[in-house]
Amino acid sequence: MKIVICPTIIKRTILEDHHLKIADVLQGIEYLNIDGCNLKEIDIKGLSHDSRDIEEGYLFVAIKGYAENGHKFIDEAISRGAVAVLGVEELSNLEVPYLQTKDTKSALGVIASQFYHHPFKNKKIVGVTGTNGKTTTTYMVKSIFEANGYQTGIIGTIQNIINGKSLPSRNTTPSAVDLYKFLYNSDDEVIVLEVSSHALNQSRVAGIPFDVCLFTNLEGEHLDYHNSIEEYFETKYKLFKQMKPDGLAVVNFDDDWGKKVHERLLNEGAEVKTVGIDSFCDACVLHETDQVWLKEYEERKPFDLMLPGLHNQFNGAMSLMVSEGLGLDLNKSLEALRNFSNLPGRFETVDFPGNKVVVIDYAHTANGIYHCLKTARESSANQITHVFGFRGKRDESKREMMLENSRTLSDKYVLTLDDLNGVKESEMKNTLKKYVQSDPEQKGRVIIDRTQAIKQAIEEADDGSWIVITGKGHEEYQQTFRLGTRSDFDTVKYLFGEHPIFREIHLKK
Ligand SMILES: CC(=O)N[C@H]1[C@@H](OP(=O)(O)OP(=O)(O)OC[C@H]2O[C@@H](n3ccc(=O)[nH]c3=O)[C@H](O)[C@@H]2O)O[C@H](CO)[C@@H](O)[C@@H]1O[C@H](C)C(=O)N[C@@H](C)C(=O)N[C@H](CCC(=O)O)C(=O)O
Ligand SMILES: Nc1ncnc2c1ncn2[C@@H]1O[C@H](COP(=O)(O)OP(=O)(O)OP(=O)(O)O)[C@@H](O)[C@H]1O
Repeated sequence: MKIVICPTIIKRTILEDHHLKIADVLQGIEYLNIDGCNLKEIDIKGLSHDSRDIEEGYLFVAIKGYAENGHKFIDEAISRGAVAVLGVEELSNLEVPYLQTKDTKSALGVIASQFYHHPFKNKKIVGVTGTNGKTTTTYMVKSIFEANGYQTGIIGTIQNIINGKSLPSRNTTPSAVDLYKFLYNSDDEVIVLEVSSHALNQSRVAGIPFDVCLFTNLEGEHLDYHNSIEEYFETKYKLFKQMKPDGLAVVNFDDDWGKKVHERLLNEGAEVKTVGIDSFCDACVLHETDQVWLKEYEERKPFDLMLPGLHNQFNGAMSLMVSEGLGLDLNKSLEALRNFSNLPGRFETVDFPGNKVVVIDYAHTANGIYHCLKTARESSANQITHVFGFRGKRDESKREMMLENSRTLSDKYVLTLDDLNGVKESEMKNTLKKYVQSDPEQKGRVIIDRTQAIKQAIEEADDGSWIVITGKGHEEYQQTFRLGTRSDFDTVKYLFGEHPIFREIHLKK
């Protein structure tokens, strides 16, 4: 079933003195009114689950989180002006009315939706989930909608773009309150949203009815947070439970978990489009010839993506299936993909003297590293030095496979610091040394300072070699390193020296 997009932009006047009766905001939520207050008399001017964001007249929603118990901050919230508190614990005698419910995480979405007048109503909402490729795919989908004449916003890892304006991003998917606020302030006709598993687990997208849902792929990641890959998958699958009954799903059929999503959705009678390398998929990726075979047209179309690599062809084909499913103009959509230039920290290449090529890429999973290094090889790299590290206090189960892929696809590797997240530098150094020592091929070494590792890797590489730096991509460093630079891009620019000009940094096919 095709989804027709209504091209009318609904302009909303943002009400300066936006406020609602608390009883109206809490509609549909089961709660105990501990103090028996008349909730029809209490106005709320805003809401937050974070005491630090509470202002005069706000409702504070206390959440038991991953690291903290929000109920600890009730007094602070009241002192900042909260006029009521919603929580899960049994509490009494607060200075303001206290309402007790069973689950404040999912209640927050419902409340925010009501407070901001269900701001998704006049928009098409596209959600992208999966381990890798969410950011790239969301930007590709955005460019397709724009090429077809729709004002499109984006909410994701790098930034949020609302009404064409870039706003900083704290998380891949914002909290429910921030998300609804973004939607409320947005005049965009389409919003493309990156949906992380953390967000799905914490009900950050609760209450959003998705018109289109994409599943890019799944591999072992965030298993410090989810107990098993099965649990991680079930969390990701929650996105599809929020898809509208007449919604469209696009699934990577080359991925075993994608096949599972496909099977479940078919059983539920949903419309699903598949992407893969098999000819029976709706979009079949023909990597060798840089084409895509479209089942509906029984025709091969040239892809001509500026972004290199099989993984980006998959991201492109997934985005194209959104266009197909919604009945957008295929030629305009293909053109949008052809013109799509790279994103910060996604296979960004810099040409150095001596025909050396430096790549900065956000790959931080085994599969991401595989695709990144494979792409470098396919782009004529004869010798590859791979510089990377492991994040502290994050899923350790993926490290061995990340190393294995590096060993297989690079000629040598340098292990260095990634974010420590509170792990001692000396402890991480020992961990990295152990990995290097246990390498039977002895292809690796440790240079703990990231900027020094990049410097040495570039200086010591033979002419014509590639130096591939993965893990941090567009992100700023958490630690301070010897060169004093703030990101891999900064470091590479600094090392380039004489001409630290952006035009020296360009994409390679
Ligand atoms: C582990 C995790 O996902 N944490 C996220 C989660 O916080 P939480 O529920 O654990 O909050 P908490 O720190 O335990 O605090 C509990 C409650 O007390 C409140 N509080 C806390 C302190 C205070 O002074 N006052 C106060 O009111 C908090 O606002 C919260 O409501 O909910 C918050 C609001 O949505 C997020 O900002 C926060 O992201 C932290 C910063 C984080 O690092 N998250 C990462 C792991 C994350 O979520 N990443 C995914 C993407 C991963 C990927 O795709 O690679 C993401 O979607 O961003
Ligand atoms: N479809 C894909 N399959 C495998 N790896 C991919 C794919 N797309 C991108 N990658 C790799 O993953 C890295 C991150 O890509 P991207 O930012 O698009 O993914 P993401 O899912 O948004 O990541 P994150 O959730 O960590 O923000 C890229 O730099 C690339 O190395």
